[in-house]
Amino acid sequence: MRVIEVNDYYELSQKAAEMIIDQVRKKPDSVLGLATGETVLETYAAIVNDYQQNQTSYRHIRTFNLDEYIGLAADHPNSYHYYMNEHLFRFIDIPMSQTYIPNGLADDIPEECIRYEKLIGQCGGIDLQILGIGRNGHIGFNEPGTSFDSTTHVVELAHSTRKANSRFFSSLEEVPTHAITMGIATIMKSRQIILLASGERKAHIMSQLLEGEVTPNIPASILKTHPNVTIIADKEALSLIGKEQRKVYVQ
Ligand SMILES: O=P(O)(O)OC[C@H]1O[C@](O)(CO)[C@@H](O)[C@@H]1O
Repeated sequence: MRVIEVNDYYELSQKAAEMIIDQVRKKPDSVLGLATGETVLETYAAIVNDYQQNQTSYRHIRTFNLDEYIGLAADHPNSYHYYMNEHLFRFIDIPMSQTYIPNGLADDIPEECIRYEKLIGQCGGIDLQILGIGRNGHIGFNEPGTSFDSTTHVVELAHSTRKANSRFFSSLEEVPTHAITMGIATIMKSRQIILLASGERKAHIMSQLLEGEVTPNIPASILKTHPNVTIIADKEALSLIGKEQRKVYVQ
Protein backbone atom coordinates (compact mmCIF):
# COMPACT_ATOMS: atom_id res chain seq x y z
CA MET A 1 0.00 0.00 0.00
CA ARG A 2 1.41 3.39 -0.93
CA VAL A 3 0.07 6.78 0.06
CA ILE A 4 0.28 9.78 -2.23
CA GLU A 5 -0.04 12.93 -0.16
CA VAL A 6 -1.46 15.95 -1.93
CA ASN A 7 -2.07 19.47 -0.68
CA ASP A 8 -5.82 19.63 -0.89
CA TYR A 9 -9.06 18.27 -2.28
CA TYR A 10 -8.49 19.87 -5.68
CA GLU A 11 -5.14 18.12 -6.13
CA LEU A 12 -6.60 14.85 -4.84
CA SER A 13 -9.34 14.99 -7.46
CA GLN A 14 -6.93 15.82 -10.27
CA LYS A 15 -4.58 12.99 -9.30
CA ALA A 16 -7.39 10.44 -8.98
CA ALA A 17 -8.87 11.47 -12.34
CA GLU A 18 -5.43 11.28 -13.95
CA MET A 19 -4.97 7.68 -12.74
CA ILE A 20 -8.44 6.63 -13.91
CA ILE A 21 -8.00 8.31 -17.32
CA ASP A 22 -4.60 6.66 -17.65
CA GLN A 23 -6.20 3.26 -17.04
CA VAL A 24 -8.92 3.97 -19.62
CA ARG A 25 -6.37 5.06 -22.24
CA LYS A 26 -4.08 2.10 -21.62
CA LYS A 27 -6.95 -0.40 -21.63
CA PRO A 28 -10.01 1.04 -23.40
CA ASP A 29 -12.15 -1.97 -22.44
CA SER A 30 -11.32 -1.71 -18.73
CA VAL A 31 -13.77 -2.70 -16.04
CA LEU A 32 -13.94 0.13 -13.49
CA GLY A 33 -15.32 -0.14 -9.97
CA LEU A 34 -16.92 3.15 -8.97
CA ALA A 35 -17.81 4.80 -5.69
CA THR A 36 -20.29 7.46 -4.67
CA GLY A 37 -20.19 9.97 -1.81
CA GLU A 38 -18.81 13.47 -1.55
CA THR A 39 -15.10 12.76 -1.91
CA VAL A 40 -15.24 11.39 -5.43
CA LEU A 41 -17.44 14.19 -6.81
CA GLU A 42 -14.63 16.40 -8.10
CA THR A 43 -12.81 13.37 -9.51
CA TYR A 44 -15.84 12.74 -11.71
CA ALA A 45 -15.94 16.43 -12.62
CA ALA A 46 -12.28 16.22 -13.69
CA ILE A 47 -13.02 13.12 -15.79
CA VAL A 48 -15.89 14.95 -17.48
CA ASN A 49 -13.63 17.93 -18.08
CA ASP A 50 -10.99 15.69 -19.67
CA TYR A 51 -13.67 14.04 -21.81
CA GLN A 52 -14.77 17.43 -23.09
CA GLN A 53 -11.22 18.65 -23.69
CA ASN A 54 -9.51 15.49 -24.91
CA GLN A 55 -12.35 13.16 -25.95
CA THR A 56 -11.05 10.21 -23.89
CA SER A 57 -13.52 7.52 -24.88
CA TYR A 58 -15.51 5.31 -22.50
CA ARG A 59 -17.35 3.49 -25.30
CA HIS A 60 -15.87 0.11 -24.38
CA ILE A 61 -15.58 0.65 -20.61
CA ARG A 62 -17.82 -1.24 -18.20
CA THR A 63 -18.48 0.04 -14.69
CA PHE A 64 -19.65 -1.60 -11.48
CA ASN A 65 -20.75 0.55 -8.59
CA LEU A 66 -19.95 -0.50 -5.06
CA ASP A 67 -23.39 -0.16 -3.60
CA GLU A 68 -26.99 1.03 -3.70
CA TYR A 69 -29.65 1.76 -1.10
CA ILE A 70 -32.48 -0.73 -0.80
CA GLY A 71 -35.87 0.83 -1.49
CA LEU A 72 -34.87 3.84 -3.59
CA ALA A 73 -35.88 3.90 -7.25
CA ALA A 74 -33.20 4.69 -9.84
CA ASP A 75 -34.73 8.12 -10.40
CA HIS A 76 -34.79 9.00 -6.68
CA PRO A 77 -32.38 11.94 -6.23
CA ASN A 78 -30.59 10.13 -3.39
CA SER A 79 -30.16 6.81 -5.16
CA TYR A 80 -26.69 5.99 -6.36
CA HIS A 81 -28.14 5.34 -9.84
CA TYR A 82 -29.21 8.97 -9.89
CA TYR A 83 -25.88 10.16 -8.48
CA MET A 84 -23.88 8.34 -11.16
CA ASN A 85 -26.03 9.63 -14.02
CA GLU A 86 -26.04 13.11 -12.61
CA HIS A 87 -22.30 13.39 -12.01
CA LEU A 88 -20.69 11.16 -14.61
CA PHE A 89 -22.55 8.90 -17.03
CA ARG A 90 -24.68 11.51 -18.79
CA PHE A 91 -21.60 13.55 -19.69
CA ILE A 92 -19.42 10.83 -21.24
CA ASP A 93 -19.86 8.38 -24.11
CA ILE A 94 -20.32 5.23 -22.02
CA PRO A 95 -23.35 3.20 -23.16
CA MET A 96 -25.73 2.98 -20.17
CA SER A 97 -26.04 -0.78 -20.84
CA GLN A 98 -22.39 -1.09 -19.74
CA THR A 99 -22.95 0.60 -16.38
CA TYR A 100 -23.93 -1.73 -13.56
CA ILE A 101 -25.30 -0.75 -10.15
CA PRO A 102 -27.07 -3.13 -7.75
CA ASN A 103 -30.85 -2.96 -8.07
CA GLY A 104 -32.15 -1.86 -4.68
CA LEU A 105 -35.72 -2.46 -5.83
CA ALA A 106 -35.26 -6.07 -6.95
CA ASP A 107 -38.10 -8.40 -5.85
CA ASP A 108 -35.57 -10.93 -4.64
CA ILE A 109 -32.72 -8.98 -3.04
CA PRO A 110 -30.55 -11.99 -2.03
CA GLU A 111 -30.83 -13.23 -5.63
CA GLU A 112 -29.84 -9.74 -6.87
CA CYS A 113 -26.68 -9.94 -4.74
CA ILE A 114 -25.76 -13.31 -6.29
CA ARG A 115 -26.50 -11.99 -9.80
CA TYR A 116 -24.35 -8.88 -9.26
CA GLU A 117 -21.39 -10.84 -7.92
CA LYS A 118 -21.58 -13.26 -10.87
CA LEU A 119 -21.82 -10.43 -13.37
CA ILE A 120 -18.57 -8.90 -12.13
CA GLY A 121 -16.88 -12.27 -12.69
CA GLN A 122 -18.46 -12.69 -16.12
CA CYS A 123 -17.06 -9.29 -17.14
CA GLY A 124 -13.57 -10.48 -16.20
CA GLY A 125 -13.32 -8.83 -12.79
CA ILE A 126 -12.54 -5.24 -11.89
CA ASP A 127 -9.35 -3.69 -13.24
CA LEU A 128 -9.45 -0.54 -11.14
CA GLN A 129 -11.66 0.04 -8.12
CA ILE A 130 -12.18 3.51 -6.63
CA LEU A 131 -13.03 3.69 -2.94
CA GLY A 132 -13.95 6.36 -0.45
CA ILE A 133 -13.65 5.64 3.26
CA GLY A 134 -16.28 6.10 5.94
CA ARG A 135 -15.31 7.69 9.25
CA ASN A 136 -15.69 4.26 10.85
CA GLY A 137 -13.46 2.66 8.21
CA HIS A 138 -16.22 1.30 5.99
CA ILE A 139 -15.53 0.64 2.33
CA GLY A 140 -18.54 0.37 0.07
CA PHE A 141 -21.20 -0.13 2.72
CA ASN A 142 -19.16 -2.79 4.54
CA GLU A 143 -19.52 -1.68 8.11
CA PRO A 144 -17.13 -2.61 10.95
CA GLY A 145 -17.42 -6.31 11.77
CA THR A 146 -18.13 -7.40 8.18
CA SER A 147 -16.34 -10.63 7.27
CA PHE A 148 -13.32 -10.21 5.04
CA ASP A 149 -14.75 -13.18 3.06
CA SER A 150 -17.99 -11.39 2.24
CA THR A 151 -19.22 -11.15 -1.34
CA THR A 152 -22.06 -8.88 -2.56
CA HIS A 153 -24.61 -8.81 0.25
CA VAL A 154 -27.30 -6.90 2.11
CA VAL A 155 -26.22 -4.67 4.97
CA GLU A 156 -28.00 -2.91 7.73
CA LEU A 157 -26.43 0.55 7.75
CA ALA A 158 -24.71 1.71 10.93
CA HIS A 159 -26.43 4.59 12.69
CA SER A 160 -23.28 6.70 12.18
CA THR A 161 -23.34 6.03 8.43
CA ARG A 162 -27.03 6.93 8.15
CA LYS A 163 -26.38 10.05 10.18
CA ALA A 164 -23.38 11.03 8.02
CA ASN A 165 -25.39 10.44 4.84
CA SER A 166 -28.48 12.22 6.17
CA ARG A 167 -26.87 15.45 4.93
CA PHE A 168 -28.11 14.45 1.48
CA PHE A 169 -31.69 13.74 2.68
CA SER A 170 -34.24 16.03 4.29
CA SER A 171 -34.19 14.03 7.52
CA LEU A 172 -32.44 11.06 9.13
CA GLU A 173 -35.69 9.04 8.98
CA GLU A 174 -35.60 9.23 5.18
CA VAL A 175 -32.19 7.56 4.93
CA PRO A 176 -32.75 3.90 4.01
CA THR A 177 -31.84 1.41 6.73
CA HIS A 178 -30.42 -1.20 4.34
CA ALA A 179 -28.25 -1.34 1.25
CA ILE A 180 -26.70 -3.80 -1.17
CA THR A 181 -22.94 -3.62 -1.26
CA MET A 182 -20.08 -5.44 -2.91
CA GLY A 183 -18.44 -7.48 -0.17
CA ILE A 184 -14.91 -7.09 1.08
CA ALA A 185 -13.78 -10.17 -0.86
CA THR A 186 -15.39 -8.69 -3.99
CA ILE A 187 -13.44 -5.47 -3.55
CA MET A 188 -10.20 -7.32 -2.79
CA LYS A 189 -10.43 -9.25 -6.07
CA SER A 190 -9.95 -5.96 -7.98
CA ARG A 191 -6.59 -5.86 -9.69
CA GLN A 192 -5.88 -2.30 -8.60
CA ILE A 193 -7.50 -0.14 -5.92
CA ILE A 194 -7.39 3.59 -5.28
CA LEU A 195 -8.76 4.89 -1.98
CA LEU A 196 -9.48 8.60 -1.59
CA ALA A 197 -9.52 10.49 1.70
CA SER A 198 -9.94 14.20 2.10
CA GLY A 199 -10.31 16.62 4.96
CA GLU A 200 -9.97 16.73 8.69
CA ARG A 201 -13.07 14.56 9.18
CA LYS A 202 -11.08 11.61 7.78
CA ALA A 203 -7.91 12.26 9.82
CA HIS A 204 -8.81 9.98 12.73
CA ILE A 205 -9.76 6.98 10.61
CA MET A 206 -6.69 7.47 8.41
CA SER A 207 -4.41 7.30 11.43
CA GLN A 208 -6.23 4.20 12.67
CA LEU A 209 -5.92 2.66 9.23
CA LEU A 210 -2.23 3.37 8.74
CA GLU A 211 -1.10 2.82 12.31
CA GLY A 212 -3.36 -0.03 13.38
CA GLU A 213 -3.60 -3.72 12.63
CA VAL A 214 -5.63 -5.50 9.99
CA THR A 215 -8.97 -6.07 11.69
CA PRO A 216 -12.62 -6.44 10.64
CA ASN A 217 -13.32 -3.57 13.06
CA ILE A 218 -11.76 -1.32 10.42
CA PRO A 219 -12.89 -2.84 7.11
CA ALA A 220 -10.45 -0.71 5.06
CA SER A 221 -7.50 -2.21 6.97
CA ILE A 222 -7.70 -5.34 4.78
CA LEU A 223 -6.36 -3.20 1.93
CA LYS A 224 -2.94 -3.47 3.56
CA THR A 225 -2.83 -7.08 2.34
CA HIS A 226 -3.68 -6.20 -1.29
CA PRO A 227 -0.75 -6.06 -3.73
CA ASN A 228 -1.78 -2.91 -5.58
CA VAL A 229 -3.43 -0.22 -3.46
CA THR A 230 -2.81 3.50 -3.75
CA ILE A 231 -4.25 5.91 -1.21
CA ILE A 232 -4.56 9.49 -2.38
CA ALA A 233 -5.05 11.69 0.65
CA ASP A 234 -4.69 15.36 1.37
CA LYS A 235 -2.67 16.94 4.15
CA GLU A 236 -5.69 17.35 6.42
CA ALA A 237 -6.65 13.70 6.11
CA LEU A 238 -3.06 12.71 6.97
CA SER A 239 -2.63 15.25 9.75
CA LEU A 240 -2.74 12.68 12.58
CA ILE A 241 -0.26 10.18 11.10
CA GLY A 242 2.85 9.61 13.22
CA LYS A 243 6.35 10.08 11.79
CA GLU A 244 7.16 6.37 11.62
CA GLN A 245 4.00 5.47 9.69
CA ARG A 246 4.63 8.40 7.40
CA LYS A 247 8.04 6.92 6.53
CA VAL A 248 6.50 3.52 5.80
CA TYR A 249 3.64 4.62 3.55
CA VAL A 250 3.74 8.23 2.44
CA GLN A 251 5.44 9.20 -0.81
O1 LIG B 1 -16.90 10.53 0.39
P1 LIG B 1 -17.77 10.56 1.61
O2 LIG B 1 -19.05 11.26 1.38
O3 LIG B 1 -17.02 11.04 2.81
O4 LIG B 1 -18.15 9.06 1.90
C1 LIG B 1 -17.21 8.05 2.12
C2 LIG B 1 -17.85 6.73 1.80
O5 LIG B 1 -19.07 6.62 2.48
C3 LIG B 1 -20.12 6.36 1.57
O6 LIG B 1 -20.73 7.58 1.23
C4 LIG B 1 -21.12 5.45 2.19
O7 LIG B 1 -21.52 5.96 3.40
C5 LIG B 1 -19.43 5.78 0.39
O8 LIG B 1 -20.25 5.83 -0.72
C6 LIG B 1 -18.18 6.57 0.34
O9 LIG B 1 -17.21 5.90 -0.35
